[in-house]
Amino acid sequence: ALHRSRPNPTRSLPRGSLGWPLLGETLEFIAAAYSPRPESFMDRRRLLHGKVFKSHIFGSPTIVSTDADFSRFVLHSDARSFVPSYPKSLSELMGKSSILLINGPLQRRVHGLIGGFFKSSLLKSQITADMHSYVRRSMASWPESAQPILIQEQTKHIVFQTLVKGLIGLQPGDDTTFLKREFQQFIAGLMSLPVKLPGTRLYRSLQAKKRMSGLLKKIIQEKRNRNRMFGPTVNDVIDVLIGDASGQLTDELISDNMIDLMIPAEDSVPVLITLAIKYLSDCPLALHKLEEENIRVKENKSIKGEDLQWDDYMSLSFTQDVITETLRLGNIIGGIMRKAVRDVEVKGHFIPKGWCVFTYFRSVHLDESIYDEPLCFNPWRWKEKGMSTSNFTPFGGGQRLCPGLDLARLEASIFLHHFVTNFTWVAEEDQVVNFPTVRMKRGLPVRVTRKKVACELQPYTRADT
Ligand code: HEM
Repeated sequence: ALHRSRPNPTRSLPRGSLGWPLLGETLEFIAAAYSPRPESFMDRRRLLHGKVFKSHIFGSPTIVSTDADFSRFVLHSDARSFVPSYPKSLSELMGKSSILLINGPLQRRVHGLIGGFFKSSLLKSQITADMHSYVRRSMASWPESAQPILIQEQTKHIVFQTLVKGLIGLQPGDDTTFLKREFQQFIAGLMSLPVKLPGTRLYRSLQAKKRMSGLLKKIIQEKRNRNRMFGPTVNDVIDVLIGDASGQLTDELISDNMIDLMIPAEDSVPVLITLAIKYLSDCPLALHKLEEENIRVKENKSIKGEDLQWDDYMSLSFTQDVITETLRLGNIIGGIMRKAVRDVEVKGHFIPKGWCVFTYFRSVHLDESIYDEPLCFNPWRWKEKGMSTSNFTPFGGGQRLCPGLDLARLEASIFLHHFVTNFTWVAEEDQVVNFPTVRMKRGLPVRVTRKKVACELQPYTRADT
């Protein structure tokens, strides 16, 4: 009894300040988040209190982790200890059955089905071919020099088409255009005030989701009918989910999840590509090396009369290093929020039930004791460094590790390949904004010139022969 009544030295909260009543340290956090160095909020507290500290942000007492092992432990714990935590407006919009919110066996089932499909050879060859054609079509319409194109918009358009094809099976056309328009309405409310009355932002977003859901349910019904008549076929994620025999995946759950699945993908992949192009514009040496690698493989392939396949893209080692370095430096998802559903102890720190934990990857990715000159874009550093450590987690980790991570890499590689082999370009001045989401302030305007070598975008004309 004597032993139990003694305060347990390992059960102490991390050091830190909870700030003002109600507001906590939210204003300081947001001020830093809007600046070019969002991690300055963490840096200051890290110096004072250590890599794991307590704070109070967005209405909740929160333990902020800039410690890779601590974060790893949290992300690898299951729903008995931690569950995802999103701002209220976001959870309203996603609904109760969203993959981003559900826990336990159903989350593992949906995650497994989606992840499995994204790894299948069918998806790989199909999505590579689809993306090729969308990229070519878009690039063929680009104006030369006089008028800049906005990389962020162009990539958004292409990535959305690819996503809708992979998830739902729709070719570009009226339905895709409809979904894109409604999806824009939908995400506009993700960071809004949690008030659902008619006329509010959140209300309009929910209406847009309803309209998307209507179309998706119709598509699901058509697919179910097709399967009944001709037997099951699997071409997209909806096909995978309606093929699940458990009976748990209702039309409602599937259609909602198709929309929620677009949230982590729709914005982050275009931003990844746009940031890569920004960093390459500022680093001619890396651009040159990337061009060389891509021109070489393009020539090899065209001698054989073949297009590049998924595996060809993934084995372009310098291109992959450019993408890895962009993920490290860009921190498209800076961190992940979890909520403790019971008292938990991690690495000697006590986390009370109901508190949030913010695993902040950005501080790890920019830590100078882990990465030399961390603010410098240096794809070469990955030649020796392994990626599979808890010091590199752009796609999260554990149970909810992003199932789209290879797809994101593929899409970035395809765009970069076609971009650098077909064009020279000059990027206009622009800057990275980090809050509420990472993006380029002006959308990265770029003036392009078509290369004068033979390429698929510029077939030989009579004058050439
Ligand atoms: C550069 C691009 C991307 C980045 C940086 C990224 C990042 C992440 C991160 C950090 C998570 C973990 C969230 C958590 O633990 O709560 C996640 C989850 C997820 N991502 Fe991605 N993602 C990207 C692209 C994609 C793509 C292309 C897809 C495919 C459509 C996708 C689908 C998902 C899904 C479904 C989850 C939730 C998994 C679950 O909770 O079980 N992501 N992503």
